[in-house]
Amino acid sequence: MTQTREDFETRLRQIGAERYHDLHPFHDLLHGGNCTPDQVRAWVINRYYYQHSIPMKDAAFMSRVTDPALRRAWRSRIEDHDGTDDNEGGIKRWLRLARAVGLDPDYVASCEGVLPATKFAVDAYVRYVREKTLLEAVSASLTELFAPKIHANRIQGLLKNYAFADDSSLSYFKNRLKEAPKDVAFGLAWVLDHADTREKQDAAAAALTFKTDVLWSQLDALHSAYVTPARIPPGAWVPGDGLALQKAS
Ligand SMILES: O=C(O)c1cc(C(=O)O)c2c(n1)C(=O)C(=O)c1cc(C(=O)O)[nH]c1-2
Repeated sequence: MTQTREDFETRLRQIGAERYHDLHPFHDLLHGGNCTPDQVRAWVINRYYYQHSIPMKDAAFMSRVTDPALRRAWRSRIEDHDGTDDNEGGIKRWLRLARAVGLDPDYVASCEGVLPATKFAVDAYVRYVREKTLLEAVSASLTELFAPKIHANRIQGLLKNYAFADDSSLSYFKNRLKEAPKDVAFGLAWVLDHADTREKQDAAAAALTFKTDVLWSQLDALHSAYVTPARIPPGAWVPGDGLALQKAS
């Protein structure tokens, strides 16, 4: 039976409550001040791969949308990351964080040293959005419903525990606190409006679950590679590589 709008929204929020990556132990280490500088660097390098793929994912989405009103509502997501004449954009802000933790931003932007499992997970998300229905693609973006809480926790935890953290290095997260709510309000309303059969509701819930897996897998990969006993896969970043100082000398 088709769920009521309210029950369906509760079901989506429950997926976040049970599966969102705020529950991952790597985030406890990071936000609690228990990551070494190299573990923070590994997170910054790998998470950059997610950041830089998001606008490509959104462009893939928009290329399939026939409704100009939906494209119009969606396109600010690309600008939020890539920037505009008067907004430097999320990718540049992330590279500011990279510099603050001692990495060469050009190294980070090269995506060299990104863990294989990070690539597999993130590329799977881009492919998912390219190939599945628009409803599934929008539903997958709804993990952002749960992101403001983790961004606020992260700002607080990093400021408290790490010397590199300040308004400039954390500006990425401060901006997301402003940007994400409008995206997610639109996305949630769109999914609630368009998932008008039980079959579509199930597909939307499965898409959101898939996305929680994409996020969780990235942190599993990071934890396995860089938290003791560290098992860095061949070709992935090794502490000491890609440091800002190496370039200057
Ligand atoms: O730090 C985080 O935990 C986190 C999570 C997510 C998410 O839930 O997918 C996004 C972001 N940040 C983020 O900054 C962002 O721009 C973003 C875009 C999207 C998306 O799927 O379109 N998710 C996320």
